[in-house]
Amino acid sequence: MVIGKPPGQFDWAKDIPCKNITIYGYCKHQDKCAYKHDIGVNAKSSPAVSTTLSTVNNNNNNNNNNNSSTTTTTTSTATATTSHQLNTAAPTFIPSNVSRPTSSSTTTFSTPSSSQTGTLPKKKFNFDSPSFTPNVASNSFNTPPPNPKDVPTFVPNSTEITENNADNHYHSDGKNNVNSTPTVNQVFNFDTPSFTPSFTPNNTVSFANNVHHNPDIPLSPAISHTQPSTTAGTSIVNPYSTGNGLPQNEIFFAQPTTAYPLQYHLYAPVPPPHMQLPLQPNERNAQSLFIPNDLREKLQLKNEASLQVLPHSKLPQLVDVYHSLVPIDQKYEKSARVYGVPSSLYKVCSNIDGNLYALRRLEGVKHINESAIASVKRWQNVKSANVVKLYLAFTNMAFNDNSLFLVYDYYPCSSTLLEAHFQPSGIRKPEIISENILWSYIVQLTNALVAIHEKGLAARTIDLSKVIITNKGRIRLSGCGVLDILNYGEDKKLEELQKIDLENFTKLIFDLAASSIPTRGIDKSQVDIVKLLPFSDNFKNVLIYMISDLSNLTLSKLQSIIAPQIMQTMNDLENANDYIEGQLTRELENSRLVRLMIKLGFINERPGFANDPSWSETGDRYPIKLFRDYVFHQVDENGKAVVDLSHVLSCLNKLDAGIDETILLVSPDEKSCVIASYKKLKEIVDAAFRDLSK
Ligand SMILES: Nc1ncnc2c1ncn2[C@@H]1O[C@H](COP(=O)(O)OP(=O)(O)OP(=O)(O)O)[C@@H](O)[C@H]1O
Repeated sequence: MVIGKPPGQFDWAKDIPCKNITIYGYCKHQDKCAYKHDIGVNAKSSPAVSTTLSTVNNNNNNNNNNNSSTTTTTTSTATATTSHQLNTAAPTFIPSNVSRPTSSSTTTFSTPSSSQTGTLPKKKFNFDSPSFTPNVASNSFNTPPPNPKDVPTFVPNSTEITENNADNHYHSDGKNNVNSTPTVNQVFNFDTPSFTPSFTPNNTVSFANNVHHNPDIPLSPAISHTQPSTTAGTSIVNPYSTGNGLPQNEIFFAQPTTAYPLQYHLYAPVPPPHMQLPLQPNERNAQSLFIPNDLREKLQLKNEASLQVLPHSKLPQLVDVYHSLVPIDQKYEKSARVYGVPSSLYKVCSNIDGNLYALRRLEGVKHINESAIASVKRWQNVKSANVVKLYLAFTNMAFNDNSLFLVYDYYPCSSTLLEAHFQPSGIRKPEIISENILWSYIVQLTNALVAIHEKGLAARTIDLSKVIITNKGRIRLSGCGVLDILNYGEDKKLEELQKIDLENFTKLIFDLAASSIPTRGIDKSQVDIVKLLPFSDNFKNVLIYMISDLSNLTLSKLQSIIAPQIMQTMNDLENANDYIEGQLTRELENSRLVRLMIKLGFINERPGFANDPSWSETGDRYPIKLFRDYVFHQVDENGKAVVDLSHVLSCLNKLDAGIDETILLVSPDEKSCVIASYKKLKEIVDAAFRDLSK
């Protein structure tokens, strides 16, 4: 704009139409601006500007649609000519004959007919004005909204799975599942090293723009994992050779692998509190948009543990239908202390459903009774949040001996109470026991025992090494059912066994509580030791009651004594649940945005499109290019890249939602601009992707 200059100096500009009029429909400096403002109604009267309106005539719907949502305006600042025709030097629309998947979505481009251009009303491209209604007679990109049936789901090529039909075998309790990611034989392979999202946002993001407060448009973070997800899911040809008892081409559920260790440096650590920038109430930093680092790290470690494989291990390739054995016990010791025979535990992948399980092996077990094995069926009815589910038991010679195997739910990265509270591991010290933790353990173990006893069973393995911590403060009884098989037929009554459960339970709580003080060398009774504990009288009284009245102790009595603590534990669990749900909500849209970005990645900058007219400045795909620039390549007035995470998230969310909001997309050279609605952009992106995946 040339403003307030002495007459004569800017005469050269008087025939050049003002860009403000072209773009916004008005020029607020019209009085002073030297450029031409009487641009006229149509292109004929504005020879210096060739305004080419891209129009799309729908083959199926040739009547003009006034709901234009994309208008391409190509402005040419070429020297003025006196031609009263459309400027032939200006870029013209090349009819795009790109075929569409369905006739309903077929679109062709044509230049506006002279009658159309002759009757074009004066354009009012005031984008900010609420009355903005792109009012060309024939709309750009006025393809009808695609039939929902035609909208392709994002399906990786050449796979047997689609997102919709992939078997999703989720364990009801949210434990690891291996059934929904692409596998090695898929073209679109997340396991490839190239799939390592490394976006590490740590800029402060200002929320000055009110779009971020639109509750309809969830602001969603985009990336959360360094690792591929934990799942397999398609059947693939057995990668193992024969020798496992199965024919070579036996179909397998592949065990996903982690060829690459976790890369923590892909994420910027949260700065220490004294280095954090103070934020205004309307501001957010990148950390607040994503899953908290500690939670993310914990989940990633679990994923990593789930994905771990031992490629050259000497373990059997297959034990019954379970393959990819990885020993879980870090100590690699086989102790016979609890079961009387050496036992070991392996993470395995099932060939039946692709899920991960914990397979317990008991060595050298001879003469297993069929009905003993069948007895574990009753354990399948025990449904408790504090008992590791037992699925089945079987004997197998895969280890070249008579071993008994039991299949349990797998909880990655769990540790036993013994490991957590008594045994240091590496730099980790044993966790100091507190009264709150003890109450929580009492409540959870009571819950486990109630569920087991109700089904006419006894836990029989309440031991510090057989209670596992699967999450912070969450414990589960593991290893149940083994002694039911090994000691099958012994003449102990159920009541007796259940009584022993209560004794072991009391002993376990006492051992944990006593670990809070040095008891070595103290020659005192259990009750005396309890009195020395640094806990409340309430806790000590309950523990003394359990110890001294063991013969009369029942679960229902215990439940009534610890009722207030049950409420407290329930409250804590609800809070934990709320927290996790909050995080889940925050991350909810992640996969949606990742898919969208992948789609855009597929579409944008394909070398094969270099000479494709539909990607040229007048092509129907051009807005995608401009949109990419609008989202990712913005620069400030000094030409410096604008790295604004909230802008990116907001734009991608709007695109994915396909809302009606319009945006002005300007090419980097500022010669072309497009006013497009997100809705229309979404259609164009979908169409481009559809063409690509045909
Ligand atoms: N269902 C499970 N899922 C995942 N990990 C488990 C499961 N059950 C136990 N673990 C883990 O496996 C490891 C070995 O467990 P195991 O029951 O063999 O105990 P242990 O410490 O080896 O005791 P012992 O050998 O004396 O019986 C422990 O770290 C435990 O946390």
